[in-house]
Amino acid sequence: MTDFTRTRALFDLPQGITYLDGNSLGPLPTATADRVARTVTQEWGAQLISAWNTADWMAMPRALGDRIGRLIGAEPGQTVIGDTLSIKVFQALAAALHLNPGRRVILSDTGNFPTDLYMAEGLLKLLPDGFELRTVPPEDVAQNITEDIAVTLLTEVDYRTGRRHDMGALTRLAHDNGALTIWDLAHSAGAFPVHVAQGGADFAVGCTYKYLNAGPGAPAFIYVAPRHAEHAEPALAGWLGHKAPFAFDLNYIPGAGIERMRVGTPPVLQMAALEAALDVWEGVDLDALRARSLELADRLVAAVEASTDLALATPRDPAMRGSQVSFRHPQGYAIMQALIAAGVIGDFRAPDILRFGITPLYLSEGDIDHAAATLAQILDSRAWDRPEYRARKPVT
Ligand SMILES: Cc1ncc(COP(=O)(O)O)c(C=O)c1O
Ligand SMILES: Nc1c(O)cccc1C(=O)C[C@H](N)C(=O)O
Repeated sequence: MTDFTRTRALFDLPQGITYLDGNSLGPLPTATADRVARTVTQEWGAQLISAWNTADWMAMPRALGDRIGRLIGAEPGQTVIGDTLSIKVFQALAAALHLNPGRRVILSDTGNFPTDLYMAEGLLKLLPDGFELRTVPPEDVAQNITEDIAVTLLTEVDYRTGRRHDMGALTRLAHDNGALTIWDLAHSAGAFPVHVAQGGADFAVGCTYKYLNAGPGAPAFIYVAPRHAEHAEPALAGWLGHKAPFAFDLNYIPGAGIERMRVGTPPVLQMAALEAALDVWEGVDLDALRARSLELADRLVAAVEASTDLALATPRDPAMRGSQVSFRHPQGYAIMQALIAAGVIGDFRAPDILRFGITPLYLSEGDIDHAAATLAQILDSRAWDRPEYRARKPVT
C-alpha cells in the first residue's frame, strides 16, 4: 500500500499555496537542493573533470533512463534521457520514417502539443517532396489509420482537455496497417501506469519536469522498442551516440541500441535533480496512484459542478482521461488569474480552458476541497472581473 502522506512530506510546498499545476511544472522535492548542491561542490567542485568517471556522470543518462523505464513499462536498457522533448520527438520521427521506407505520411491530431507538429513540419522540410503531415481531430485518429501511414505521432493525453487516447488499441491498429507509432508521454509518465512494451509502442518520448518533478529544463527521455533499437537511424548523430565517443573517429558509427539516441553532453546538474525526484517514486505503486488520482479528480469535478456553471472539458469515462481536470469558461483567463491570486495555482490554455493537475504524491482531499471552494467564491463574487486579471501576461 502506498502511503501518500509519506510522499507529500517529501516535497517543499510553499505555505498557503494549493498547487494544481504539477502537470506543467512539478514542485520541488525536499531532497533536490542538497542533491544538486552535492553534485556542484563534491563532484564538479572537488573532482573537476574526473567526475565524468568517478561520479559516473557519463553513465547517468542510461541509469536514469532505466529508472524512468519502470514508470513507463519498459525493461532496463530501452530508455535513455537527454535533450528536450522537442528534440526527442524529432529523433523518434526521423528514425521511424527511416524504418518504414515507402510510406510518406505522418498522422497526428489537432489536440497535439504544437511543438510535436512543428518538429514534424521542420523534419518534412529536410525530406524529399511527397512527405506529408496529416492532422485530424483526436476522435478521428482511428478511422484515419490507413495503409499509407508511415507513423502515428500522438500525445497520449491531450494537454488541454486531458482526453486520453487508447494506446494499446491505436498501436494495434497502426501495426495492422503497417504503420509505426510514436507516443508522447509528457502528460502520462508519472500520471498513471504506462505500459509501452505491453502496448507495443515502437517509440515513446516524454519530459521529466511535469509529473516526475525533476525541475524546469529537466531532460527528456526516449524509449525505443528492442526490435528497432539496432536499426533505428539516428538523424541527430551526436558524438555521445557514437559507438566509441572517445575514439574521436571522423566517421559516425551508431552506438549499441538505445545509446545511439544520445546526442551531446548530458545536463549533469539537471540529472542530479532528476535523480532526487525519482527517489520519491521508489515504493510508489502506480495502480494505487491511478486509483487515488481518479478519486481526487472525481472529487474536484463533483464539487465544481455542484457550485459553479463551469463546463467540464475532460471526458467523464476514467479510461479516457489522464490525471488532469479541465473546465471551459469564456472568461477562463481572468478566472484563473484571480484563483492564482487567491493562492490556488492551476493554469489556463487558450482559448477557454482552466486546467488542474491531479498529483496524488502531494495533493490531499483538503487541497481539492479548498480549490473548489475558492473557485466557487471567485465565480460567485465575480472577483475575476478586474482589469489586472484580464490583462494577459507574456508567459502563462
Ligand atoms: C505533449 C508535449 N510535448 C512536448 C512538449 C514540449 O517539450 P519541451 O519544451 O521539453 O521540448 C510539451 C510541453 O512543453 C508537451 O506538453
Ligand atoms: N515546458 C514549459 C515551459 O518551459 C514554460 C511554460 C510551460 C511549459 C509547459 O510544459 C507547457 C506544457 N507542455 C503544457 O502542457 O501546456
